[in-house]
Amino acid sequence: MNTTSESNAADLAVSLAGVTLDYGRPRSVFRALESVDLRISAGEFVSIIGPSGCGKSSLLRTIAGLEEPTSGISQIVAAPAERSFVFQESNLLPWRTALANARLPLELIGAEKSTRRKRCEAALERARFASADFQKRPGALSGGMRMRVALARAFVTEPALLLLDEPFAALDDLLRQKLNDELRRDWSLNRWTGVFVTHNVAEAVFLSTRVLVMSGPPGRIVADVPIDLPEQRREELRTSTEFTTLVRSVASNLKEAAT
Ligand SMILES: Nc1ncnc2c1ncn2[C@@H]1O[C@H](COP(=O)(O)OP(=O)(O)OP(=O)(O)O)[C@@H](O)[C@H]1O
Repeated sequence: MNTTSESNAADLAVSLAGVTLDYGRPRSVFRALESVDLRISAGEFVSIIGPSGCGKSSLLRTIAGLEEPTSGISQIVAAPAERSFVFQESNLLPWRTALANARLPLELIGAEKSTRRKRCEAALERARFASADFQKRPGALSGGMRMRVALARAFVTEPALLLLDEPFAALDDLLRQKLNDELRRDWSLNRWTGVFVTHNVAEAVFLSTRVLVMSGPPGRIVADVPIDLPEQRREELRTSTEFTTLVRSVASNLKEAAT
């Protein structure tokens, strides 16, 4: 047997082969994904970009195991407890403090009570949420702070697979870039496998090891662009020629996908 394919198989985080996804079965069928083949290795950071309604969230939900393909094969190596989801809305429980919101996944998986507080505090710190605000409820937090709590809630179980659906779309540009910097740094340190849906080309390029461009519906992957940029992505990278060249290349693929 070929050793390269053996090690590739061992490193695989997600594999979709010939995946089709239909909604509304069996009466009115709407095809959201068609013939999707995708392999993501453990520790990659993959962004998905494409025109509105092309099927990005449907693909992300399939990768998360939240949608069962109508046909084809999906294989997700991380067990359900090792997967975390972050959405555009922070979806925090308004009656719980930041700390208690971040704790929720630990309660659901029945983690030891004695370690819960320590783990929540560590996750909130990892998401750069100020400790002075741990006891505040979502109503007293800004949009950026609420998103930090949502990130902490995702980090608290130390997931192997982190799925993010336009998490920073509602934030202003400066804060979005700051959270991009922090998320990329966290990925660099902890090497979870990341799958990130966005409409923002610069965000996709800055964060990722690879950008998938989709067209649709039905959703198909039409380009797979490797992002060969330095491991350390500092703010000044955004103005470099190598970065802007990649942004232009992804943008041109996106334009083609939208026509
Ligand atoms: N549960 C569902 N039942 C029926 N149709 C659905 C369902 N979810 C999504 N769709 C349809 O599938 C298509 C793809 O939706 P999806 O949300 O995956 O696209 P998207 O690329 O993420 O969109 P956007 O960029 O606007 O968020 C859309 O036409 C949408 O209306």
